[in-house]
Amino acid sequence: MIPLLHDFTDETVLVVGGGPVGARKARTFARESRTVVVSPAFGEREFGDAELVRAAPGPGEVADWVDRLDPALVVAATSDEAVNEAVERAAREAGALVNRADRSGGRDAGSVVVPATVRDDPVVAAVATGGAAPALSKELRRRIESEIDGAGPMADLLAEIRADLKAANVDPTDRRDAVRAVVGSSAVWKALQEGLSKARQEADRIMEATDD
Ligand SMILES: C[C@@]1(CC(=O)O)C2=NC(=C\c3[nH]c(c(CCC(=O)O)c3CC(=O)O)Cc3[nH]c(c(CC(=O)O)c3CCC(=O)O)/C=C3\N/C(=C\2)[C@@H](CCC(=O)O)[C@]3(C)CC(=O)O)/[C@H]1CCC(=O)O
Ligand SMILES: NC(=O)c1ccc[n+]([C@@H]2O[C@H](COP(=O)([O-])OP(=O)(O)OC[C@H]3O[C@@H](n4cnc5c(N)ncnc54)[C@H](O)[C@@H]3O)[C@@H](O)[C@H]2O)c1
Repeated sequence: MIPLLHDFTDETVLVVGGGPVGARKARTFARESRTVVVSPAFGEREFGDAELVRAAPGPGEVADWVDRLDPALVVAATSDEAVNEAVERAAREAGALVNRADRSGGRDAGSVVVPATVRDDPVVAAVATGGAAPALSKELRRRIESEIDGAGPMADLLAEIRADLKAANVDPTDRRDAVRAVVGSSAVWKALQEGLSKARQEADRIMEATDD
């Protein structure tokens, strides 16, 4: 399986099933999409900004919900296999992506897996195990959390530098060398802790040195 990234901004995600797994998926997708959770019960769980709708569609009724909400992705997270099957069928018929939370192993096109995710926007890292060991994905996600910490501001700094170098018509090879020097500099990473402008000063110093 090959990880791809998908922007759900301005899209709808439908989660069928409001147990711990449905709640976790709802929190994930509600970050950037309109997320609707359909379930007869929700317990005392945290669903982020998702909209909660109390209903228990049977296998024959799931397609109505998909047609009504027109989601880009449907998550099948009920404890009822027949309902989860119907969710997958309805999603496919509507041309939506589907995430079966009750399945591991190989998948047909359009059937996607939700990986364990670490983010420091706009940077994101994802871990998956081909469905073999989700607990391992979770453990590795915890371990790489500290590696990713601070990468977001570094991405912002590099984006600014790339744009400036492009605007100044610096040729691609020199641009690449400059960006590589900045991202590899521990002084720049350290300066980022004091803010973007301090880091930019340090980056400019490094780039002048690589110029020679
Ligand atoms: C990463 C994460 C993302 C998320 O869900 O947000 C995620 N599972 C997480 C946790 C977790 N899941 C399970 C446990 C219990 C321990 C264990 O079994 O390992 C724990 C750990 C815990 O709860 O501590 C049990 C489980 N999971 C699946 C099944 C069904 C099956 O295997 O048939 C069963 C058995 C149910 C049963 O036995 O009845 C299926 C899937 N779970 C996936 C993702 C996809 C594969 C990802 C990969 O390739 O690794 C996949 C295929 C589909 C999908 O859901 O997209 C999230 C960690 C988030 C984080 O903390 O960062
Ligand atoms: N992907 C994962 O990480 C993961 C982890 C554990 C379990 N699972 C699988 O995902 C499924 C859900 O896990 P869980 O722990 O949240 O289960 P759960 O049994 O605690 O919750 C299931 C939820 O589905 C709701 N539901 C039942 N029938 C419904 C219907 N017709 N329409 C809408 N909602 C309905 C229930 O009210 C409940 O809120 C399990 O069956 C298991 O196979 C996946």
